[in-house]
Amino acid sequence: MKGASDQNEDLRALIRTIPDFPKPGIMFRDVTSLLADAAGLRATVARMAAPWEDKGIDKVIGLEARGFILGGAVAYHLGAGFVPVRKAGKLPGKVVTQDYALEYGSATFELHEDSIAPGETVLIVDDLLATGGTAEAGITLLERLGACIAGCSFVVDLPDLGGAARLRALGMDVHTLVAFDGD
Ligand SMILES: O=P(O)(O)OC[C@H]1O[C@H](OP(=O)(O)OP(=O)(O)O)[C@H](O)[C@@H]1O
Ligand SMILES: Nc1ncnc2[nH]cnc12
Repeated sequence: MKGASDQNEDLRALIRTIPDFPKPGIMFRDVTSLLADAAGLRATVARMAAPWEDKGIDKVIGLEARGFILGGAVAYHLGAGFVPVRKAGKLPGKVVTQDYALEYGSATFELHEDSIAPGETVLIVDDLLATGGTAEAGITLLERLGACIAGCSFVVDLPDLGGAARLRALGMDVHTLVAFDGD
């Protein structure tokens, strides 16, 4: 969503780039500098939540780990519940499980089986969209539980890695605030 990405230069200026982390060749877009800025954090949460205010979101789904920080705040802003999708072995109850690959590795996600009732409307939140592998794993888990996915909201989009196109091809409504080209 290039249009929206162009309107958030104040937020872009607060995101720092660290080359060659966690592997050589990766330009790491670090949102900790944005989260640490009081006005930046408040604006980020409000702008991430804005497109979904009238969409009847029951639960916000945060993708571990950075999606927990923004997902919790967006859930509070929308008056919705919060549900974590966690990396394997962290959730104590019965879970559904999905392996996935991302820009610099692979992992396994889990979601509590009883965290979403069939037909509940959910919003997926994470800090950054790169290949879309992480978000697609979250979508797969939510679909297995019968959730109605309203869409996905990210601060950062790396369009060259194709994540937004990949999620839109799955029929997802994807909202991002800041795009970084050249990744
Ligand atoms: O679109 P993708 O290529 O899948 O990459 C995006 C994911 O990568 C980062 O998480 P990471 O797995 O590094 O985990 P962390 O949040 O626990 O640091 C980021 O926070 C997204 O979740
Ligand atoms: N380039 C990047 N910067 C920060 N987080 C990421 N997750 C996947 N790719 C990333």
